[in-house]
Amino acid sequence: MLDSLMSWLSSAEFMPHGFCYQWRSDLLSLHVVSDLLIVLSYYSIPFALLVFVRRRTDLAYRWVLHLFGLFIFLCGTTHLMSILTVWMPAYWLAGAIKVATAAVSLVTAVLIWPLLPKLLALPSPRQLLEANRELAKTLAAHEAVEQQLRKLSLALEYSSSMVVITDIHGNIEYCNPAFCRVTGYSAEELIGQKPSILKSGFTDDTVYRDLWAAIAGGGEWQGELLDRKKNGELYWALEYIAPIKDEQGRVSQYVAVSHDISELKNSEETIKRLAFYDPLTDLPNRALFRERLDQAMVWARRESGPFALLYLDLDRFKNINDTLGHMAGDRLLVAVGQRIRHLLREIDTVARLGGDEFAVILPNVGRPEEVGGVAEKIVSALNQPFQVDGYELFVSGSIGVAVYPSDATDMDRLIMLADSALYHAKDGGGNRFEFYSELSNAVTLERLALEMDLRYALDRGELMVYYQPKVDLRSGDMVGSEALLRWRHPVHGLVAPDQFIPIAEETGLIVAIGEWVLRTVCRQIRRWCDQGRRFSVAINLSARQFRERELAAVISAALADEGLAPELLELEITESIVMHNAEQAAVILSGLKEQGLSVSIDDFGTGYSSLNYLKRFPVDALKIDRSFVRDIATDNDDARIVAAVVALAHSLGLRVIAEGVETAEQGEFLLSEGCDQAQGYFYGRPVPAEELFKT
Ligand SMILES: Nc1nc2c(ncn2[C@@H]2O[C@@H]3COP(=O)(O)O[C@H]4[C@@H](O)[C@H](n5cnc6c(=O)[nH]c(N)nc65)O[C@@H]4COP(=O)(O)O[C@H]3[C@H]2O)c(=O)[nH]1
Repeated sequence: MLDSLMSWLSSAEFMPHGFCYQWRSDLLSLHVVSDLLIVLSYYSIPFALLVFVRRRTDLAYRWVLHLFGLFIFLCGTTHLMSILTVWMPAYWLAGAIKVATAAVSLVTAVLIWPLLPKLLALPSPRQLLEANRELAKTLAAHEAVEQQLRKLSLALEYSSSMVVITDIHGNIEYCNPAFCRVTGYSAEELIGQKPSILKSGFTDDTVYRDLWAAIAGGGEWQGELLDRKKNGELYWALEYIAPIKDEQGRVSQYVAVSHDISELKNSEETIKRLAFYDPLTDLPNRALFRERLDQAMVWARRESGPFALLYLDLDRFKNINDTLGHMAGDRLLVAVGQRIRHLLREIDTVARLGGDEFAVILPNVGRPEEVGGVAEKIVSALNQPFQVDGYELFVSGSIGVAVYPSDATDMDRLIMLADSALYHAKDGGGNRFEFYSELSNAVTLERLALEMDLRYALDRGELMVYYQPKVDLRSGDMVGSEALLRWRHPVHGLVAPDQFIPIAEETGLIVAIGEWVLRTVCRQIRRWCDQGRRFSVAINLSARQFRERELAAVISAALADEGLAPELLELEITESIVMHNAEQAAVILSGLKEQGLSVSIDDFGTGYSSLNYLKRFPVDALKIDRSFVRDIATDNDDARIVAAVVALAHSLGLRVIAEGVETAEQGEFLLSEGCDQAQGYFYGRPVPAEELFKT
């Protein structure tokens, strides 16, 4: 078969134009077979590449291999053509066929080129370049994102905000250093734990319920949690918790950003305390008191249970302030507040309204006996001595009680009624409690009206000074007089000093009124001196005036303005004023004495006098109170007291003046006991200046 093929190939039939090269039949078969094998291997390479290339993902690489495959394919074809030329009758024909084959291959390659991407299911080189550019862009973007992420993670690491990321079950996956710093836990201790590790137990459960309800529904939550650190310390965290969602919109994690707001909370608390609590006693202040009163009214209405309002005021607290100073006064108020607070139930409110004013709300105590019992308890507790600055202070308090709703259903009216009852309790001497009553209200209102009128009395010229003579008991001559204040009220007529001096004292008006009396008296002494009547006039000093720092200066200015010698003015100070703080009184009295003024102790015998102090007081005279003088003729005790006081005063080198002498008998007794001077209706009533010499 092969032999016949070979012979046919070598026949002139097949190769009519002769051999291209030296034909040797043995070689021919060898050449053809080996060339065919080479062509076969040429063609097998592109196909092998096709299979191999499909597995590669790198597009450019695939392209290169495809081109290489194509090249090999063309080489194979060219080689195949060159085998065929063996049988070409002439060289030129063989060359022409080769050129044509190469041209056809080239044209085929050029034609196949644009189709190649489709045939090979590959992007075109342009697309490849485009894709490459896109890839470069993506890489750049990726790099930017990475940079951004690096920055973000740095920001998280250095952030002062606490950041925690948990999985959907709440297991901590990440926490930043700030979180570890504040909580005291290390990241290792926290990862895998639940944030509930920080629960303090003080945050209401409803807060956590709200939190989970919000975030489980894909929403956000913001709020405050009181958490506990590793060392047990509590801290306030302002939390913002939000879900992190994946591409499908499913919640994959939660992120919590929080801040430690403990300091803010503390200052908030401080501000709140300042707004609602009295900084001195730490008791509710007036604002909180009104709020509590409002609440008490709401509860009382709802449960129809009455409650009591107690208004409390310390008796003569001003004296303590004036004598021991404000610091001691403040400490006393703190002690008073504590004492009242300890007496009462948790549900009762004790508030300090200002100064020495306290208020108590007693819910659910409707029966008057019950309320009275509590008020009594407070009054007696205040009677126990207070230890302040090394002093043992004895104070007392007065309480006014009004009951809701029987006395009033309106807050302001209820307060007014309790206040009015308090006035009544004080009016009755203090150290007691009073329930509100119509009567006490009327008295209070009258007193309030008087207080208002007194404020204008000076400006309206309603005040006057009356003078009462003082006589020498031995000669019967007028040796001096006492200036006594009078108020001619436009409606009530002449108002007695006992009625308005305490009001003036309480309101502080006494300072202005006292100065007016001083100047009026000095002017009058000047007038009398000018008329050739030279005698001293005594003026009364109230406690408040006596403690006025400017007292000595005010007196010397008044004397200087009228050109008067100081011995023409005498000062009368009650025994209780000087004895209240004897040490301080001694200093003040010495100052007045140095100015050349004479001082007498008024109402002697009515208070408690320390004879030891009396000896040291630079005073000139003692005035025996009229309560002893009244009965000297009939009451042996009074007679003995007066005799003893006269003897005592003389032994101390003091002058003695008896007050309230109404009869000749009293005058004679006093004279017989050696009393120096006397004053009373028997010798002359207090009268206006121009009438003093008519009697
Ligand atoms: N029953 C009776 N009473 C007599 C008799 N003789 C005088 N009196 C009254 O006894 C009081 C004496 O004044 P006081 O003890 O200093 O007591 C004074 C004094 O403490 C105070 N006071 C009066 N004027 C002033 C003042 O200008 N300043 C201050 N701070 N207190 C004054 O008011 C108090 C009362 O003053 P008045 O009502 O004027 O009462 C005066 C006087 O009118 C008498 O024979 N029988």
